[in-house]
Parts: sequence; structure tokens; C-alpha cells
Amino acid sequence: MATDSIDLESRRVPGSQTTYYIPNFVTEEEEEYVIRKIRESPQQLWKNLPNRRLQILGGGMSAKNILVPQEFPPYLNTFPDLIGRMRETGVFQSSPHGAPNHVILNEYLPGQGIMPHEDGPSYHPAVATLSLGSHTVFHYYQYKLDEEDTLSAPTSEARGKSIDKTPVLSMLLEPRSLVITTSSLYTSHLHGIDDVHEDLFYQGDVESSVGTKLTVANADLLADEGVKDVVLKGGVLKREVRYSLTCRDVEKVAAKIMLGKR
Ligand SMILES: O=C(O)CCC(=O)C(=O)O
Ligand SMILES: [Fe+2]
Repeated sequence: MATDSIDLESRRVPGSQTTYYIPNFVTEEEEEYVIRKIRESPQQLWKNLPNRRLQILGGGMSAKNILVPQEFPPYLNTFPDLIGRMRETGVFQSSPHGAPNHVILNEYLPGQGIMPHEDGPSYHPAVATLSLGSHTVFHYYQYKLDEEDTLSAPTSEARGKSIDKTPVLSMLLEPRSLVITTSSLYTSHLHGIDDVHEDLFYQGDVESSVGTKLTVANADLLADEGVKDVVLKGGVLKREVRYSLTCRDVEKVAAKIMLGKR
């Protein structure tokens, strides 16, 4: 897809100031290729967590939030050059290096998700998430001042605060789509994915795991007519194995150590 021709404003998610949804950011062939490369990657790159597994690409973070850089796998910056394509969207223009330099690759099996959490201050000013292999439903949550109707907050920065269990914004992320967030929705809210095997839709709403119905904020921006039909008329979408690539530009980067003789 020629991303330099993207009119971002037309992709803005209703109800958000600066969240953009770009369906078909990669083609089906590119999706299949990247998934194959991910599956062929060395087993030791995976970190197993109770409800998903992940790879950290582009280097590790030091305790002081400094990126200790490492080479990206070629699918990120050579072919199909996902990072270059994200640069072309223009949303990283004001970020420190003009393009993401750090990526978290998550793998979710059907029935797996991620509890509401914050990613921390390094995720500024833009975060781009590419979904591959499956749709998912992504929720943004806010903290609550009173103690009613809350979820427990699992992360250390959130401990002691309670979370409003009704999301402030919910989006259906189609496979191959890119979602870009440049606002406080990412930095001062929490985000999460319910650990379900399928998602239930009712005339533009999605049922959350606590039984409430939530508007699918990006329903009009969906590209797959079949999916859009299910969301708008009602029905079920079964989750498949999903890979997500959460990409960001870390401001502070340690100097590369030069090995070998001069
Ligand atoms: O899979 C996703 O889209 C979200 C991943 C996420 O929130 C994270 O890795 O911190
Ligand atoms: Fe996150």
C-alpha cells in the first residue's frame, strides 16, 4: 500500500482526538510472509508469559529507560519494511528519530489477552500497532476516583488506583490493520484485550467480558465488508492466533559498542 498517500484525518477514530485506524496497512501476501518469518525465528527470542508470549525487538531497555540497540529482523526494516512504511504515515515526524526504533511483538492464542495496563512514559508521542493473523477488540480504560465498578489494577504504577470497568473507547482491529495513537489516550489511560475465544456483536456494539455493550468506535472505518456486516448487524467473530507489533520511538538510545580492531 502506498502509505504516503494516506489521508490521516479521514482515518481518525470517532470519539478520539488523535487515534487513527488504517486497514490493510499490509497485503495478505505480506502478512503471510511476516507471520512465516515470526514463526521461523529462534525459539530463544520468545519470552513466555502466563497469557501470551512476546519478543522484544530493536534492543532491551535499561533501568533508566535507555534503549540498548540491537538489529531489527529484516521484515521490520528491509522487506516488507514495516518501519519505513510507518515513517511514511508522517505520525512519527515529531518523534525523536522520525520512526520507531523499538517493537514489542506479542503472540496471542484464541482465549488469550492482556489485562488493562499502561506502557509507561517512553511511549510518547506516537505508538503504532500492526495486527496480523486475527482480529481483536482493543479497549482503552481510565482510572476511577471512587471504588465502585472497578477492575483490580495489576501493574505497579497502577497499584492502589482502581480502573473504571467500562472502557472509554473500544476498537475492532482487523488483521493487517495499523492503529496509531498520538494522544493522552495512550499515555494517561490504560489499554487491554479481553481473553476470549470469540467476540459478540450487536448492531455496532461489542459485548465486553463483563457483559456490557460497547460501541465499536471504528465501525465505519472497517475495510472487510464481511466483518463490517457482522459488527453492524450482529454476529460472532472467532479469534485466531494474532500477532501484534507495537512500535514506538524511544528517545534515549545508548551508543553502539564497536567491536573488533580499528
Ligand atoms: O496486542 C496488542 O495490540 C497490545 C499489546 C500491548 O498492549 C503491549 O504489548 O503492551
Ligand atoms: Fe501495552
